[in-house]
Formats: sequence, C-alpha cells, structure tokens
Amino acid sequence: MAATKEYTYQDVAEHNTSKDLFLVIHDKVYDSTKFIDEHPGGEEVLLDVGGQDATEAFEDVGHSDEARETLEQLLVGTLKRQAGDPSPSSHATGAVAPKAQTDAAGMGIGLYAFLAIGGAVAYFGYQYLQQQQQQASA
Ligand code: HEM
Repeated sequence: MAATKEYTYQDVAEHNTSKDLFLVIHDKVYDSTKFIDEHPGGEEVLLDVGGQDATEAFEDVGHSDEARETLEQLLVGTLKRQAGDPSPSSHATGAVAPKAQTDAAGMGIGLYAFLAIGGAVAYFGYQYLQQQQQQASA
C-alpha cells in the first residue's frame, strides 16, 4: 500500500465516524476503520479521537510494540501541517497564561499596598507638621 498521500487537518477531520475513521499519531495518518471492532481498548476511545490528533491518547496508554505494528498496517499517509493547526502539545503552553495572570494580580496588590502606605505616611506627616506649626506660634 502506498502511504505517500498527504492529508491536511481538514481532510482528516472529515473521517470521524465508525464507518470511516482516521487518526493522526505522530503526524502520520491512519485509517482505523477496520480496526475499530478489534481494538482491545474498545471502540469508544477510538471514536473519541476520530478525525483528530490522537498522539497523546495513544502514548498515554503505553501501547505495546505489537500495537505499533498493527498501527503501521493502517497507515494511509502523512499529515500536512498548516499555519493555525492545533499542535499535539498546544495545551502545554496554556499553563503559562494563568501564571502571567497571577503575576499581574500580584503587582496589582503591590500597587494598592504602596498607595495605602504612601497615603498613611503623607497623612501622619501632615499632622506632625501642623503640630510643629502650632507649637511655634504658641
Ligand atoms: C489505531 C490506533 C490504535 C491501535 C492500533 C491500538 C492497539 C491496541 C492494542 C494492540 C492494545 C492491546 C494492548 C497492547 O498491545 O498495548 C490496545 C489497548 C488499549 N488501547 Fe489502543 N490502539 C490504538 C489507539 C488507541 C487510542 C487512540 C486510545 C485512546 C485512549 C487507546 C486506548 C487503549 C486502551 C485504554 C487500551 C488498554 C485496554 C486494556 O488493557 O484493557 N488505543 N490498543
């Protein structure tokens, strides 16, 4: 079987039913339709990632070498990545965003503390000066 065909994410996404199921694993495209009934892990998990990048789902399970051999028999082509495609590790960068938000909030609190302390210093300083003036004029 020639496995040189190139598929875009859009092409693969169209094959997401139990009668026509493509999976992307490590940027290779696999026609898993015939394998759905045979999968020891059940058909549900395959359908969940049908037409999508299943690299993480596949690797998380720690599939055997035998499973990887079966996979090679289902190979139909390679994934042609395009700008804007989701990458398998895209959610890893998501962890940075909340941290940035926390930092911004921390700075906000710091600013309020600075204003409160600055205000207190100005208030008591003013009172002290008034007292001095009263003493001087007495
Ligand atoms: C076409 C791609 C896949 C092939 C060829 C495949 C093949 C296999 C094979 C041969 C096994 C038996 C255990 C082993 O040899 O490692 C297995 C188990 C399993 N697979 Fe897959 N698998 C595929 C995709 C997936 C995906 C995308 C998931 C998503 C979560 C998944 C989840 C599981 C689970 C949970 C088991 C364990 C079942 C058990 O031990 O009861 N598999 N798979």
